[in-house]
Amino acid sequence: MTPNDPSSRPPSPVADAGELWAAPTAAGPLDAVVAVPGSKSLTNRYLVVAALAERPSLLRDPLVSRDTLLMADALRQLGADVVEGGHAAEGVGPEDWVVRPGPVTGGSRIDCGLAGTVMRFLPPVAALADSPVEFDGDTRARERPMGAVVEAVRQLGALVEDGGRGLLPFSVQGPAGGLRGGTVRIDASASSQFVSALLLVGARTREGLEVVHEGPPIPSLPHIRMTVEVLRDAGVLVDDSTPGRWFVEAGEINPLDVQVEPDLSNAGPFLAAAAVAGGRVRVPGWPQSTTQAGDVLRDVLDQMGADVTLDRDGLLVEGTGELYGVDLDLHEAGELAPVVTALAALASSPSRLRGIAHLRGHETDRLKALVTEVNSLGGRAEETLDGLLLHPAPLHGGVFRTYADHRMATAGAVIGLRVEGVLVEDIATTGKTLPDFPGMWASMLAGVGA
Ligand SMILES: O=C(O)C1=C[C@@H](OP(=O)(O)O)[C@@H](O)[C@H](O)C1
Ligand SMILES: C=C(OP(=O)(O)O)C(=O)O
Repeated sequence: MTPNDPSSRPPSPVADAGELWAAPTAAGPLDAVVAVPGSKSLTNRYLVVAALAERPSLLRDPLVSRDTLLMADALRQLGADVVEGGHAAEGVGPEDWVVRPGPVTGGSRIDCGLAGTVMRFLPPVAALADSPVEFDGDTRARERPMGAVVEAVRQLGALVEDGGRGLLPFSVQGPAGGLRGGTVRIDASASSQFVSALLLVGARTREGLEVVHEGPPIPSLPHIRMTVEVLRDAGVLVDDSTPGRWFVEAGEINPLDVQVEPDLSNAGPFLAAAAVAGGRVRVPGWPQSTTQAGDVLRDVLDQMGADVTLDRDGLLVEGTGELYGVDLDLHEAGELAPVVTALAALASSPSRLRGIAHLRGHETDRLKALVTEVNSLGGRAEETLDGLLLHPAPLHGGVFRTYADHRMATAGAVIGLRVEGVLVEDIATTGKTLPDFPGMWASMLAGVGA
């Protein structure tokens, strides 16, 4: 049992009132435009690729949140220079980041926080350095699956000291003379990030890198497609024509000049709000085509009863407050499970979410946490082998615990729109991927947009 293990929930839902955020109920139908900050997954991929590129890159409107600031700090430790905003050079806006690559250096300690992208993407980068790099993170980070990354980095010739646990904390010492490359075989069934991590460094090996997945199906495949697309944007040649096998050619990485798309998964709670409260919420800048898994929200919200329109002005969701249950396989978009669960808990018919066993290794054991918290408000949720079942039930107020999980916190806020007296614990945990969730939520409810 650990501090953020849902099974450690005390029997009585009493917490320090100072830690609780009274989730506002919606007084009526919404009418808001919500500008959602940049994608976490794109920002952190662009940062890594830019740090390994030949010349400086420009990231326009990156996400500025705990996960991306940790990534920027870590890359600085590894020898790159990341200049956040306020850069006077021509064509660089105050919100933009400039990344100047440098030789990858070691001798540092990387704080991964609870960011999967930092803890998985950077050990292969550290293996390019000439001296050891130590990795550690939050308490829960020490429980998140890391074995495939550790094994892969060893297959690349690096020395990893992990006390035989295959978990954080550990140190990585790359082989003298850099990475040769070759073939790495891993089981990526616990996280797509294991594959992305290796692809990101492939071009910097001498012979190119073949990654072969051996094991049960990989979750979150759109995130691997995103990695491949970002690499191609930087001129890297990637062969992904065979399922479960990727080959990245060795070669120079071109600098990037990219506009970061809004984070579509982070848009989820705001769009869900229109479905719960009725009215309309628009998210400007929704891409017409994207590799972000969050794009699936359009279909999910439509199935749950909302009207969804994608046009040049962005994505518009219009709801009536009537919500229908769904039977969904979220294997490719597990990030959405918390917000979909919140909607399903408020729906008039049962829901089944499948294909998301890997969520047990996310920020917390999300399946256990969602069942525990929905049921603590009177809901009827149960865990299955690979997902959740939710049955309609009248909900009541109470403490909604979040276990250091940003998406638990936003799920609690969605339920609170309709259920009086929901107190969300540690709302600040949303800062992992959203800089000001409470402010954005209040603006949305005021109808003026964020
Ligand atoms: O590569 C990425 O940016 C991500 C991949 C996915 O991880 P898993 O494959 O571990 O689900 C996703 O859930 C996570 O939020 C972000
Ligand atoms: C699983 C998630 O994050 P991470 O990048 O830390 O894996 C998430 O944001 O839902």
